[in-house]
Amino acid sequence: MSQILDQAAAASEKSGSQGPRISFLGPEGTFSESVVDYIFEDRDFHRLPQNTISDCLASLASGAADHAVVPVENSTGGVVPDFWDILARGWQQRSWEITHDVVSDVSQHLFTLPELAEVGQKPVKIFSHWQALRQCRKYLDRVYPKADWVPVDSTAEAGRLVREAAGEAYAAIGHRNIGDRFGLTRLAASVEDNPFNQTRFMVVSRRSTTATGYQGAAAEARALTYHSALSPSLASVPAALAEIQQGQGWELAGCYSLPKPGYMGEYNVFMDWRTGGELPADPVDPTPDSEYVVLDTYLRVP
Ligand SMILES: O=C(O)C(=O)C[C@]1(C(=O)O)C=C[C@@H](O)C=C1
Repeated sequence: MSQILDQAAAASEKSGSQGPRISFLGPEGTFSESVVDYIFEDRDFHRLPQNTISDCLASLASGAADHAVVPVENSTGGVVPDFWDILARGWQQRSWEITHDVVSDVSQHLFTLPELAEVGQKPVKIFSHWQALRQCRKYLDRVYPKADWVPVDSTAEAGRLVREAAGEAYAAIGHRNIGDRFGLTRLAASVEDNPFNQTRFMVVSRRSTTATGYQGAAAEARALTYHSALSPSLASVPAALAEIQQGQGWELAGCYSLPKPGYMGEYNVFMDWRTGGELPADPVDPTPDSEYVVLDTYLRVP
């Protein structure tokens, strides 16, 4: 992964700052932040926690951040639509590109205030990111059927809210580190319904920061390369599939369709194509008549 860092460091040197500026869904203590720590290890970088995924991408467009790490799908809860929505709305004008993805194991934990845990008081409200609540539905139904499940901007925001509302019988679901961060006591560990719970994150970079060093990253993380393509309607999907499948060993790895705003029954279809080995110089080559456009080619962080 050091090549990714070298690439990021080169970019920040050019922009005159101390280290790459990485935005992610905050506040500190989210799963997104733990993935940033994993990717950028203990090298110097600036943390830029944001309130929403949309803010993460906006920080790239404004030049405030060099890279953003954003969740795009979970193996239990499904797609996180924010990223795909933004991509669908602005794929022609965007000033950033997907350079890597990474799949992270996700284990959810239930926390409350120590004084409530001590007297065994059951929470009446359980806060978390909607995606985390979705990953724990069966558990919550079984153990806390009477509690309100309240979606908030992130899992760490849930922890912060529980800490701030001292005196209320509240609980939060999130990363195991929110206990220490917000002074909360763990009521239950690994409350996700599926023990193989994983979330996929995209590393998204400002275009100007990725122009140099990209081949270096490619040489290191070459085991899997992905290619993102967009088909502008459902009707065009079969032709796009047939054409891309004729290429050099590309295999369909994921497909997400999003309604076009305002049109019932019309969709943008995003496809992720996977291949092993080196990054092909010209992976998929649409012609002017092709029923799809190629968005980005990116690498999986091991
Ligand atoms: O709230 C967080 O901790 C996040 O980083 C967001 C997020 C998501 O959007 O999927 C990330 C991983 C988990 O699946 C739950 C929540």
